[in-house]
Amino acid sequence: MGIKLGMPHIGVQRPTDAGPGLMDSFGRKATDMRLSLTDKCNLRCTYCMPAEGLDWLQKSAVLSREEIVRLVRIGVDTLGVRELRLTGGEPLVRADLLQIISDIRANHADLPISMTTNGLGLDKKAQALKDAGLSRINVSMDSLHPDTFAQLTRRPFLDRVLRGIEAAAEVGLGLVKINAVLMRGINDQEAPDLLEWAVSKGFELRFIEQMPLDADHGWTRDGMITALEMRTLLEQQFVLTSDPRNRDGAPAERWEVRRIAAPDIVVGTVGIIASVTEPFCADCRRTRVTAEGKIMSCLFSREETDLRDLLRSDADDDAIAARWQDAMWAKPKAHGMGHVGLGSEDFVQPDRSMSAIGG
Ligand SMILES: Nc1nc2c(ncn2[C@@H]2O[C@H](COP(=O)(O)OP(=O)(O)OP(=O)(O)O)[C@@H](O)[C@H]2O)c(=O)[nH]1
Ligand SMILES: C[S@@+](CC[C@H](N)C(=O)[O-])C[C@H]1O[C@@H](n2cnc3c(N)ncnc32)[C@H](O)[C@@H]1O
Ligand code: SF4
Ligand code: SF4
Repeated sequence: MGIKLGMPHIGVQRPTDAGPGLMDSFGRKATDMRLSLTDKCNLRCTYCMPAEGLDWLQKSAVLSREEIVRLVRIGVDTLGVRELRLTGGEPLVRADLLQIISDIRANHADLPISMTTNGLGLDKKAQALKDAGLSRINVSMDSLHPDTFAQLTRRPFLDRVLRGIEAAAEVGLGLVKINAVLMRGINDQEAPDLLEWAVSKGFELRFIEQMPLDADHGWTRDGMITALEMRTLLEQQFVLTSDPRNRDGAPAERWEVRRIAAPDIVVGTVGIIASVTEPFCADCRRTRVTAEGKIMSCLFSREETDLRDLLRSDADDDAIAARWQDAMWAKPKAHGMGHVGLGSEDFVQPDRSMSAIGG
């Protein structure tokens, strides 16, 4: 069955009375399905991809539209999936993206379907994505300075990303969220300006702690910008107070934003995603499917479970659902291990980069 690559929790058998849905042995239930549509990408963000790119999967290795639509149907109808996120790699490079979304939408009228993208080409596709049934979009953009953007992504495409963001907002693709990974000495000092831009445009900006998921293995615990540092940087220009809304399992801790000059007016919300220093694994609700159809129960799992071979055999939906449940039962407690601690002595960085897992 699954490919076993070593690490804790291997051999944890799902008991017969585990119940329905994607339960794990720590009592968490995955209802948020994150599906990678491709491992390919047209940027080379330093915290994710090497400059030369990666060895892309063969087309035949990647799940087809029909296989994806079937897996989502099994997830939603049988296993209690309540929301779907399309990611990658870069999902917009997938030629049949619109058809995938409209097929899923045809099966699931009320399913929230969101997508995380780098925004390249979004200006031309935003309306069609909305028409196909996409509910919401998150766009990654780490800097408003062309040179800094190009340094971080190794491509000079800031203008195109900005056009994509504007188009998403214009066609009404929900509340547009912007993701920015802060990198020391590169874009960290820009944090307040990025927030000023986002609140003035009505976007929800989220600052993300860099995780050890880069193909170059360049991450260090001391080098990354922590959530505490992020808040300190923002407090040069803003007052942040905890957002009273329920976090509801979300990676982002939200803060209400007021300008120091007008402290009575809430001008927006900012999220901080502190996967390293303030982890949220205890309330994790995610199940991941890689572009080639492997279940990763955790972003940092060293264990992967193949569903593609079942999808390409005469296995019925129940057999696929059962293997998916088995994989999720063995989900590690946190950060791919028995405890939280990215960068701790016993932490082992996954072989795959964020782009190859599906961020
Ligand atoms: N540790 C950890 N970090 C995650 C996980 N999922 C997402 N992240 C981080 O959160 C960032 C934002 O993820 P998005 O794809 O925008 O989605 P989201 O924040 O879950 O979604 P919404 O707020 O519902 O739009 C990613 O870039 C990751 O850095 C996860 O399962 N574990
Ligand atoms: C892997 S990308 C895939 C989707 C799309 N290409 C994009 O960039 O939005 C998803 C998210 O992962 C984030 N990401 C990539 N590598 C990361 C890392 N090492 N640490 C934290 N977040 C990372 C990106 O900033 C992006 O917001
Ligand atoms: S973060 Fe997204 S855009 Fe950047 S290299 Fe990774 S997959 Fe591509
Ligand atoms: S590191 Fe693993 S357990 Fe923790 S939130 Fe991410 S996917 Fe969930």
